Amino acid sequence: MTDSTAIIRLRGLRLERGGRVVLRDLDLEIARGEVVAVFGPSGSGKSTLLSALTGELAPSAGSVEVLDRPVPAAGRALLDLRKGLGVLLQGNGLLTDLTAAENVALPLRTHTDLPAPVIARLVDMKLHAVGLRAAADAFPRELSGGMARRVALARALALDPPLMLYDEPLTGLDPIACGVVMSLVRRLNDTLGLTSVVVTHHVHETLPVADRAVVIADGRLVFSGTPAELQASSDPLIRQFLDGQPDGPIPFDNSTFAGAVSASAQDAA
Ligand SMILES: Nc1ncnc2c1ncn2[C@@H]1O[C@H](COP(=O)(O)OP(=O)(O)OP(=O)(O)O)[C@@H](O)[C@H]1O
Repeated sequence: MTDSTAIIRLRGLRLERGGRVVLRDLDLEIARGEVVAVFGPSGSGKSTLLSALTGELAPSAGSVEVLDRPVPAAGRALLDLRKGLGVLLQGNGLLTDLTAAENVALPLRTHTDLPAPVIARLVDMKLHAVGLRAAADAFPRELSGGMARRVALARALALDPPLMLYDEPLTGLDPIACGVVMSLVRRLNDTLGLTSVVVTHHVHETLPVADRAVVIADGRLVFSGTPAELQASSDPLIRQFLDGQPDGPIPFDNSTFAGAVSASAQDAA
């Protein structure tokens, strides 16, 4: 269920990487409770957008508010904000010499003073939430790709963050595991009262569980609407992306993206 108060507010956002403008003039609000899918061609700036939400990348113009406050540039305030963010990055980032349970316990051991039995109980609950209680003592190498991704998800949930950020959560998974992970994303969002932002190329696996889709291309936000509206769009840029056509408004070589012009060239324009 969504509530209309925004948990993420981006206004006039401009993000640069290596002196090039990746995204510009971006206005976007994400309401509490939403599952929002962020699509866009490779190199369009999806991960860069997530970096602005986590405070890894400061905007060169505009503002980023997350969890009711501007994202701090650094220091204690930024660390505090990050405790409210559950982040599942590309790949699992699981430590190979720790068991599934020890991986999930890691953020609790690092960021809380909770006694060991309480941590053990919380870890058990998080593994239960992703359907992997039985795998608590398994090492990452003993898990399938989908199971490892779910352990990483349990770890991202360890500190009960209200906002989950997923960067390509389905990379490398087979179609069945993709379905399992995406339905888990939706179920956890609803049962734990979260908000979820899912950056992905997997349009067809993600749309069924999303409340809203946004598309970035050409250095800007080109679409925001329901999955049904996205699929009904006749915008040539959206169609090219959805239908995977090699020819169209999105250049095959993304280094020629209008959004990736040099910052100084854009300022001069
Ligand atoms: N650390 C960096 N330094 C310089 N340029 C970067 C850096 N990270 C990303 N870029 C550039 O910024 C642009 C956006 O990259 P980003 O990774 O955000 O795109 P993406 O949409 O997430 O791509 P993909 O779908 O392939 O993961 C690309 O042109 C990329 O080459």
